[in-house]
Formats: sequence, C-alpha cells, structure tokens
Amino acid sequence: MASSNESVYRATTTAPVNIAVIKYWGKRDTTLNLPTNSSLSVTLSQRSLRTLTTASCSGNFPAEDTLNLNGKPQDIRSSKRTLACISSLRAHRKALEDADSSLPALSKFPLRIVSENNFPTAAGLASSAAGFAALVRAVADLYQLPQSPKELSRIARQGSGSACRSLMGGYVAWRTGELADGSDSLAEEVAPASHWPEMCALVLVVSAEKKDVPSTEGMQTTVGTSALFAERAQNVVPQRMAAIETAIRDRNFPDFAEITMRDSNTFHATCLDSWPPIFYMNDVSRAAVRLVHDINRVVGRTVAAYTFDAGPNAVIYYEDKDSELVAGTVKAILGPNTEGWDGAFYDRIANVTAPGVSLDRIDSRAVEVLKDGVSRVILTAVGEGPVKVDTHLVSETGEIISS
Ligand SMILES: Nc1ncnc2c1ncn2[C@@H]1O[C@H](COP(=O)(O)OP(=O)(O)OP(=O)(O)O)[C@@H](O)[C@H]1O
Ligand SMILES: C[C@@](O)(CCOP(=O)(O)OP(=O)(O)O)CC(=O)O
Repeated sequence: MASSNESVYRATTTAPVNIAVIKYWGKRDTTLNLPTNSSLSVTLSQRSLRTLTTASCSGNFPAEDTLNLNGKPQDIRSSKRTLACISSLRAHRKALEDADSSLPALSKFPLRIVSENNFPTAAGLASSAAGFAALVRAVADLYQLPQSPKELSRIARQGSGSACRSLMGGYVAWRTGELADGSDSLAEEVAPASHWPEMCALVLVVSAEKKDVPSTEGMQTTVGTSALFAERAQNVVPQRMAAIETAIRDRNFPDFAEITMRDSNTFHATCLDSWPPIFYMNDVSRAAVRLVHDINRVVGRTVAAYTFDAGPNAVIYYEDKDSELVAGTVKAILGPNTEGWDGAFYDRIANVTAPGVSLDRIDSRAVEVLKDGVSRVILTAVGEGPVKVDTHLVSETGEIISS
C-alpha cells in the first residue's frame, strides 16, 4: 500500500454561474474584497453552464501549487486572489491536523488543481464566479473541511466577489457586512431552487470576446468618480434588497422583474456616470431592453426581465409558463438555427412553434439589431449549488486528464 506521502488525494466538484438581480458594484476594501453594497443573485443550472474542478495533492508532487485552466497552466504566483483562497483553505486544514495527529498532513503537500469551464472564460459569462466557487469547494472537499457553504463563502469572496454566491443554489444574497475584517460579509441562501423552480433564464450572447474594462477596475473607477454611486449603495440598494427578497418569498414575478430591470439600469447608470465613462451595454443590449419592454407592453403584464453584467450580453428572466411569450418571441426573431436552442433545456420550448408576440408589435429596429448582433443563446433556469462528482481531471497517479 502507498504511504500517505506517496498517495494522490483527489476531490472533484462542479460549480454553477450566478447572475445577479441586485448587482455588486464597488468595494469598500480592495484587499479583503469587501463590497459597498449587498447583492442578490439567481444560481443558474449546471446542465447549461458549469465549471468542473479537481483538487489533488500528494507528497510526491513537485514543490509548488499549480492550477491548470482549460488545458493551460496558469501563473498562480501572480494571482493574489488564487493564493489568498488557497492559503485560507490550507490554514483550515492545518487546524484540523493540529487537533488530530492521525490525519495525513495534506496541508504540507503541494496542490495540483485542474479546472475546465464549459463556456468562454472572461467573456461576461461569470466564469470567475463559477471558477473560484469550484476551486474553493474542491479544495475544501479534498481537505475534508467541516465549514458550511456560508463559511466557505468568506474564502471564495477573496477570489472574486460574485464567486461567494456560487457556493449555493437557488436565490442567494451576499450581505455586505459591517465589520472591518469582513468576517460578516457572507453569502446565504434566501430560498432554494425548489422554492421557485419555474424561473428560467435566456442568455443572449452578444459578444464572446474578452471585455474592455474588467469588473475590478471598472468598479473602482465608479467608486472614485461617480456622484450617483453613493446614492445607489446607501439608499437605493438596501430598499431593493428588502423588496426583492419579499418578491422571491411570494414568488411575485412582476415585482421581481421590475426590481431586476431597475437595478441593472441603475448599475449601468453609475458606469456611465464614472469618469471616464464606462460602457458595458451596446446597441444590441439596448435592443434587448426594448424587446423586453415591448413584450411586456403587448402581453399586458410583466412576463420578462432583462439584466446586464459588466458586458453586453443580456440575461432575460421569465417563468416557465411564459416560455412561449418570451423565448418563443426571441426564437422567432433570431431564427431556429441560432446556436443554443437545442441545449439542455430544449424540452421547455420544444412545442413552441410560433412567436408568442407578433413581431410586428415589436420595434422593428430592435428586431433587426438583435438578428444581426446575437451570436448564440443559452437557455437555462435556476439551479443547484456545487455538486461532488467522480469524473476526476487528475488520474490516480497524478497525471492531468481532460474530460
Ligand atoms: N475554472 C476556473 N478556475 C479558476 N479560476 C478561474 C476559472 N475560470 C475563470 N477563472 C478566473 O477568472 C478570471 C476571469 O474573470 P473575469 O471577471 O475577467 O471574467 P468573467 O467572470 O467571465 O466575467 P464577469 O465577471 O464580468 O461575468 C480568469 O482570468 C481566471 O483568473
Ligand atoms: C457586474 C457584476 O457581475 C460584477 C461582478 O464582479 P466580480 O465578482 O467579477 O468582481 P471582483 O470581486 O473584482 O472579482 C455584478 C454581480 O455579479 O453582482
């Protein structure tokens, strides 16, 4: 039998992306990565978008920790965020080993972490959220840490703020917290996916290119230069957090939708109010905004909500019962051959053959701009948090394998 030094220890997890409906934008402490306002997101199903990460360690591995992402070795030493996550996790493992000398000394072994995203990295599809959540979950599993997802969110937050919300499924809040050391700045589940499983999301992929202004840099420009920003953080967001939690509790889609759209608009207003101004939305994004307002107007109730992160891609939330009105109309505009309609959630729109809303009731310029500008759609829905799996990306003897 291999000694504990020679053995390769492994744990593998998948983790989801999340798309905020109340946006995190601005840090009150850049070192600890503490936000200026609370935020709330919907975790999206891993049947569509997911990160798969294996954390492994062995006394036989060469001395340094390594991270391989999508088949390429990453320069881990220059990534303060990755180092911060790893060192917190290792400290927790060391505490376990100090308390129980029969445990193998995994905290002393170099880590070999291998990860794959099944969607473009750094293209506004929240890869950093799924990526850091998967990294933290996989290493915590490898180290058999007893900490809850809420406690682990403190660590994932240091990788990327939005990552702390990807450690849980369903509807997740990240509370800004009050303490200077950030120990109360944690994510928590507001409601599980099963509470409101009818929530669907349609992502309109406008650009899969790397974005112009990374979130971290963009939010600091906003904090430093926008007069609107303080109003948003201090007055607007606290009220919206309370209101959207009530809407989620009551499964009140019209309220959920209006708050979501208004918060996306306020966030992008603070970007425009930054100096120099930051533009994440483009003409295609604005056409998606027009489309959603037109659908809601023609239907006579709020059936769809848009939201945009730090990039031009639109995410449209709607309830399953309104798939025909929302996804059906978008499908009629883009055509059935656009990449993505046949994905994991195809069954939800399989019977939709006609546009839910007649296209001549939609702004014709918006229809043209969307037709030309949307390259791919991702049909998805609210989903669960990280899942432990056995499809390791590192072999029993320590070699990297691709999935
Ligand atoms: N699977 C992963 N494992 C570890 N780190 C990852 C993983 N995927 C992404 N990252 C990290 O996240 C970075 C990308 O984050 P970035 O915020 O630029 O893009 P994004 O998350 O796709 O976009 P956005 O946050 O605007 O939605 C990568 O350069 C890498 O450092
Ligand atoms: C617009 C957002 O998507 C911003 C996400 O920012 P990040 O979590 O990517 O920022 P860092 O903490 O600097 O890594 C809104 C959100 O997800 O809440």
